[in-house]
Amino acid sequence: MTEIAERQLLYYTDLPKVELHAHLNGSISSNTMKRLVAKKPHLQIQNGMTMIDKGQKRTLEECFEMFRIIHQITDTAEDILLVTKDVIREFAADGVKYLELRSTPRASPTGMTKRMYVETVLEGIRQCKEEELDIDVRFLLAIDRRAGSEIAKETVKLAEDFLHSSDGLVLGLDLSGDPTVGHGKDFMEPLSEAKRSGLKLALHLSEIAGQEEETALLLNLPPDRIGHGTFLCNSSDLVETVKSNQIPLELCLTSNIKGQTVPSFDQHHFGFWYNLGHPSVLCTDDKGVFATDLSLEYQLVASTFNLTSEQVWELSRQAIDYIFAPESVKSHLKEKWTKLKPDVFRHIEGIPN
Ligand SMILES: CC(C)=CCNc1ncnc2c1ncn2[C@@H]1O[C@H](COP(=O)(O)O)[C@@H](O)[C@H]1O
Ligand SMILES: [Zn+2]
Repeated sequence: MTEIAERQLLYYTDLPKVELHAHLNGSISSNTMKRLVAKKPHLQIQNGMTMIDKGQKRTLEECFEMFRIIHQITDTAEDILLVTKDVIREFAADGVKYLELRSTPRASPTGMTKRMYVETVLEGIRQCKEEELDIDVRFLLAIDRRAGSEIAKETVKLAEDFLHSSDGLVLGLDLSGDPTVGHGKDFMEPLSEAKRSGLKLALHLSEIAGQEEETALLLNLPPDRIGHGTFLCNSSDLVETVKSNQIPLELCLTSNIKGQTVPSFDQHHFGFWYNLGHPSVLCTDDKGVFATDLSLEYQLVASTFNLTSEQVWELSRQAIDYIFAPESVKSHLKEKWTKLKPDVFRHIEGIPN
């Protein structure tokens, strides 16, 4: 690597970042995965079954099959604790200062209940706090659309309980899972109830084409943030609604390329929304499965869309406005960004943009 490339890399790693769209079980690094797999030889897991390497792509169906396999590997409370702590440490090492993790509460035959699952993730977050890592971590409970409305109602109840008993760690809900399964209308009632209780909503919307009706319905809630929104641009009505409500988008480039919902980086909808000046946040989605990290996502966006270092800085700083934690946390993060700026820019001093 040339000296300039090395200094640019340091700029992206040291760039303070906010990560708002990270699924816990999709974020397990290959290092952690190796340790887990070694404990479960009977599953006969190979590398390619849990991760999509550089240059490779999979169908959406194949990606969701990977999550089924990963869930077999993380089926005890002990695994969930280990995974939570490793994922947090890795985000911290990548310069993430504020992280909203999300995960689907999962019961397993090993005796773990959904409540225990959530408690274990929160315990992992608390243990990391004691390590004094420079990262503020919060949690969103995920509703899996494949599991239907009854389970969704249970998840909302669980989230409501934790909203009041987790010292501000639990902030809201995510709606995710295979977008080809189920219909958004089944989730309107539980999601409306969640909103009334004060839970924030981050919903995967229009991740695949042809979901205009479902998206229009869910936008009536309205959600506090949108995951992907890949095919929103196909409908001027949807774009208008998202714009007029100023709903921030969580954009995950590598995920969309490797999952083949977007054909190439330069055709990613980041360009469309960025040109509109619409609130957008770069995220990883599943850094383990897609073999990426947030620094790399920023670098990819900068090189694909020709952003200057100052524009990259603004992109990461503006993300603070879209976090679910209260205003006091936002002010604190903004101060941190201001303090760090000279040191981060020192890496690229004298390098033309
Ligand atoms: C297939 C593909 C391109 C994936 C990226 N886009 C996604 N779209 C919808 N749900 C997702 C996606 N990535 C992860 N998830 C959800 O997150 C779960 C894994 O994390 P966890 O067990 O909730 O901790 C998956 O089972 C799925 O419900
Ligand atoms: Zn996602």
